[in-house]
Parts: sequence; structure tokens; C-alpha cells
Amino acid sequence: MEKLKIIPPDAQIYAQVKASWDKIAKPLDGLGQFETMFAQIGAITGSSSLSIEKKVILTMCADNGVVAEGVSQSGQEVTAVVAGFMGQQASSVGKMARRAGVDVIPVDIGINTKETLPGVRDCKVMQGTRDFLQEPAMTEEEALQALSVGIDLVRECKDKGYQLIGTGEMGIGNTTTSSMLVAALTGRTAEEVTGRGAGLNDAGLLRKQQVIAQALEKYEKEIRSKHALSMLAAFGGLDIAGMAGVCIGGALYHVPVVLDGLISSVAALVAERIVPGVREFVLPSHLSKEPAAKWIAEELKLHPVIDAGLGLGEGTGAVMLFSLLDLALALYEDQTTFDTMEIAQYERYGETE
Ligand SMILES: O=C(O)c1ccc[n+]([C@@H]2O[C@H](COP(=O)([O-])O)[C@@H](O)[C@H]2O)c1
Ligand SMILES: Cc1cc2nc[nH]c2cc1C
Repeated sequence: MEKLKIIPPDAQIYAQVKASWDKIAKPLDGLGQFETMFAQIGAITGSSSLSIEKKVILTMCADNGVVAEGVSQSGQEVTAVVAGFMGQQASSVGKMARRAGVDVIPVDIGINTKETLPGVRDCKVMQGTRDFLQEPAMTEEEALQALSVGIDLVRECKDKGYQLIGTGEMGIGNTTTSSMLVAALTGRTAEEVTGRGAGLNDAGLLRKQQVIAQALEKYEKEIRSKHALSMLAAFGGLDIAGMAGVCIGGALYHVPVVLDGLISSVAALVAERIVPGVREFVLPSHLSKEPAAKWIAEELKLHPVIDAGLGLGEGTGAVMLFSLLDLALALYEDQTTFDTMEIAQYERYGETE
């Protein structure tokens, strides 16, 4: 995996797209980060004629053994229940995606059930991870298998003509797994990375913090080795590994990947540590309300445009960004330029600096 060769985004196309935005009759950089996000999309896809008509969310569903430690307000069985509704496009992401004209592929990459769920793609690696406080969540082989699921799905989506892929997940306990990975990968303390997840009370928050603090001690040697794949295997989760695979697949096949919240962003961090350069192929959507999210943004130098206290998951924040991108693109696709308006353009700061 470490030997994968990534061809970086095309800097010339980045500049071309930016120059094209500058010709549109509007204040210079008036669409701010939306202009640079499209420059990045053009650079990734290798074309300045931008198109994001066909979009998909890959929602990875998996269970986390660490739930046995009392770190979530919900029981593990909720993962399968919500994934079942997702298969009918009846969970939160399905509803938003239908409104936005986006497809959703729910994926069972490790739900703790033997049942197959109608409408959910069966890519199960195992029935949930093991409890990382007691033993490593996965073996490196299991982690690699989950990474491959994500990479292969990107290839398939590219072949089907999808131009933009969003990540999403569902898995009770996955904010504990995510916070643990952030602490291990960025050197933050349990206190700095732990949040309330899907709605923990004060006692639950304290318990979650203690579990992460204990695991930081228990795995001190592994953490010091800074080996991202071992840490992914040690802490999980299968959903994070699958989404890290999506990020790596995006970089390999040059498809831009829009990240959802905390769990998706951890996946991008893991992917970047395993295959350096992947971060240039991901676009964040929102800054999760979970405290660990800001440390990832800082580490990967990502600037999510939506900062609205979201913490839903499933890919909902990514769908929101898709809609905003669609609006911004309306200006680019059918350009009314300074020339169209016959407005003389004086020397602008971008040209003199
Ligand atoms: O996307 C986020 O940033 C986010 C923040 C908090 C909770 N979630 C969702 O809530 C679930 C995990 O919460 P928990 O408390 O069981 O770890 C999981 O299914 C996530 O999709 C998601
Ligand atoms: C009901 C429910 C739906 C979710 N969707 C994503 N995470 C979730 C967590 C819960 C508890």
C-alpha cells in the first residue's frame, strides 16, 4: 500500500480554472473557497471544463467492538437497524440525497449481523471489530481487506460515470474509534479528542475519555512507531478503513472525494499517512461538532466551508456541500464575463503580486 504511486493534481489546470473564475463579472475571488475547490476538482480530473452532474455517496456501515466498554448511548444493534432503513433510502442521507439528485450506495463492510440487508451492498470483512481496549480491533490483513473494498468501489463508480464521490458512514461507537485514532495519530490527549458522539451524557463522556486514555497507555509502544496501518488495525474501524480506501482510490483514479464529518475526516488522515499525497484529492464539507475534527483539519490543512455544528454522519454533510457546489457551478458553466458586460478590467491585485 505504501508503494502506491499517486500522480498529483495538474497545477496548470488549477491555474486555468482560477483564471476562468476571474473573467466572470463579479468581485475578484467573490466565490471564495468555492473557486479554489473547483480549481482543485479541475486539477484532479485533468479538465477545466468542470462537470459534477453525476454524484454518489458511499456510506460504509460497520460495528465497533469498543461499544462493550459503555462508550455510546446506543446499543450496537442500532447500526443494523439504521443500515436497513438506509437500504430503502429511508435514513437521513437517503432523504437528503433524493432531494439533491445524488445516488447513495450503502455498504455493509462490517455490521455485526449475519443477516443480509436489502438494498445494502454486501462487502462484509467481518462482523464488527474487536474491543480495542481488550485486544487489537483487527489484524492488518483485515484492515487491508477493508481498504481494498473502498479502492475497488471508487474504480467501479468511476466506470459508471460518477464525477464526484462523497464518503459517509454509520456505526454505533465509531466516534470513540475515531477519537482514539486522532489521539494516536496527532499526539492529542484523551480530553482533547473526546466528544459526546451521538448524545452521551456527562457520565458517558467521562467513561469514553477514560477508555481512550487507558488505550493510549496500553498501546504506547505501537503509537510511538507511527505506523498508520498498524494503528488502523489496532483501533479500527472497518468503516474508517473502507473510507480511507475511498480516499486512496480517489487519488489513484483521479476522482475528487468529498468528506463528510469526523469519521470521514479521520479516514482521510489515515489515508494520507498510509499514502502521502492523498490529501490533495479530498475536499472537506463541514467541520463536525466533535472536538477531534479540528485537529484533523489542522493536520491536513483542510478548511471545511460549512461550520454549523453538524454531527449526523451517513454522508449528509457531503450531500449539503454537493448542493452548494452545484449552485456555484451555475456561474462557471454559463459565464457572464466582464467582456459580456463590456466592463473594462483595470489591473487587479492578483496580476501585480
Ligand atoms: O459525522 C460526524 O461528525 C458525527 C458526529 C457524531 C456522531 N455521528 C454518528 O453517530 C454515530 C456514532 O456515535 P457514537 O456516539 O455511537 O460513537 C455514527 O453512526 C455516526 O455516523 C457522526
Ligand atoms: C438513530 C441514529 C441514526 C444515525 N445515523 C448516523 N448515526 C446515527 C446514530 C443514531 C443513533
